[in-house]
Amino acid sequence: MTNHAAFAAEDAVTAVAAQAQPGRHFASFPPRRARDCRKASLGRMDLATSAVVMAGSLLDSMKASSPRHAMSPTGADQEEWIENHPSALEWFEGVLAAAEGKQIVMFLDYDGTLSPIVEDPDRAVMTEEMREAVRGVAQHFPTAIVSGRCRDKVFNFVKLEELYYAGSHGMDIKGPTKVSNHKAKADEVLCQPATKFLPVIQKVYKTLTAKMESIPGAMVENNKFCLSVHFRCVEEAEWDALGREVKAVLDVYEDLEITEGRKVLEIRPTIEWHKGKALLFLLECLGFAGRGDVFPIYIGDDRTDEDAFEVLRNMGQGIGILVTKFPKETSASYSLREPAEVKEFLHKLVKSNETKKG
Ligand SMILES: O=P(O)(O)OC[C@H]1O[C@H](O[C@H]2O[C@H](CO)[C@@H](O)[C@H](O)[C@H]2O)[C@H](O)[C@@H](O)[C@@H]1O
Repeated sequence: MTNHAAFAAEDAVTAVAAQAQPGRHFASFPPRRARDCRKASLGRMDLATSAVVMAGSLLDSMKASSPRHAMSPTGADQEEWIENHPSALEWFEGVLAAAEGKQIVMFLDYDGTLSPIVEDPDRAVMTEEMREAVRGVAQHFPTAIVSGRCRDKVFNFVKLEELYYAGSHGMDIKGPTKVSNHKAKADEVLCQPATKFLPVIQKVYKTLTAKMESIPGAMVENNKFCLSVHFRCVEEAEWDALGREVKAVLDVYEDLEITEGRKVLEIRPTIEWHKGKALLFLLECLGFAGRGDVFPIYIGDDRTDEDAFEVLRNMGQGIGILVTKFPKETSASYSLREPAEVKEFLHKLVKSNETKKG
C-alpha cells in the first residue's frame, strides 16, 4: 500500500484494506461451478474494503468526487505521486521486463478505462479503434472485462465474443461466447455468487427509481446484481438530499450496502465478493492459479478497481494500472492518464508480443 498523501480530486480514492489472499492456491481447470463460487462468497463483506461508504460520511464522499487538481508537472505532490505510480507507457520496457517469461492475463475495467466518462451512461460507447486494440490483445493473451455494469450491457458495448466478462462488479462471470485458444467451454456462466439477492435488488430498484423522480438529473441504473444511482447531472445543492434518500431506503436492508464510484452511488449485496475476487476466480478458471509464471495486468479507473489492485499487490505478481489524470490514493503500481493511453498501451503489448514471436 502506498503511503503518500490523499488528494481531493475528481474521484479521490480512499485507503484500501481489502482482504489479502497471499499464497492462495487453486485447483486447476476445469472452472468451478456457480454453486462453489457462491459458497466462497458467504459472509458479510469486510467493511474496511475500499469502496464501502461509512455511515455519516456519504455527502463528504460524494463531494470528494469533484474535480480539483489535475496533475500538473509543477506540483511537488504530483511529482511524488507520478514517481510512485509511473506511466505504464513511459515505463513500458520495465513492464515488459517484469512480464518476461510469464503468461500475461489481461483484465480491463470498462467505464473510464475503455470508454471515456460521459454524462449519459447509455452513451458510454467505446470507439472502433479501442475495440480493435482489445481484440488484438485477446488474440495474444486471455482477456477479461471486469465491470460494475450488468454483464449483458457491457457485452453490448464491447461486442467481442472471445472475451471473459465479469459484470455487476464481478458478481456475474461468463466465459467467451466464441472459444479460441483459451481453456473454456463456449458461453458458460461460471460464477454468480449473489443470485439469492436478485429479488431484493429488483425491489430496491423500483423504490429508488420512484424516489429519484423528485431529484432533477438523478438516475437509477439496473445492473442486475447491483444498482447505480447516478448524480453526475444533479445540482450539487441536491446531493445531500439524494444521499439521504438513498441511505433512508437502504437503512432497512441489512443485506445491502452503498459503495461509491465516479459520481455514482452503487448498491450491492454485502457479500465477500468484489473485482479482486473475480480476478482470482478467473485466474483459477484459466488454470493459472497458484502458478508463479503468470503475470496478470489489471487496468481500471475507479474505487471498485482498488480491490483488484490490492489482490495483485498481495499476490506479488502482475501489475495494477490506474487510469487517472489526478493523483489518488491507490494500490495500483502504474498509471495511465486516459482511455487513449490505455489503447496505446494495448497496442504496444500486442506489437511487442508479435516481435517476440517473430
Ligand atoms: O466498473 P465500471 O465498468 O467502471 O463501471 C462503474 C460504473 O460505470 C458507469 O458509470 C460511470 O460512467 C458513466 C458513463 O461514462 C458516467 O455517466 C457515470 O457518472 C460514471 O459513474 C455505469 O453507468 C455504472 O453503472 C457503473 O457502476
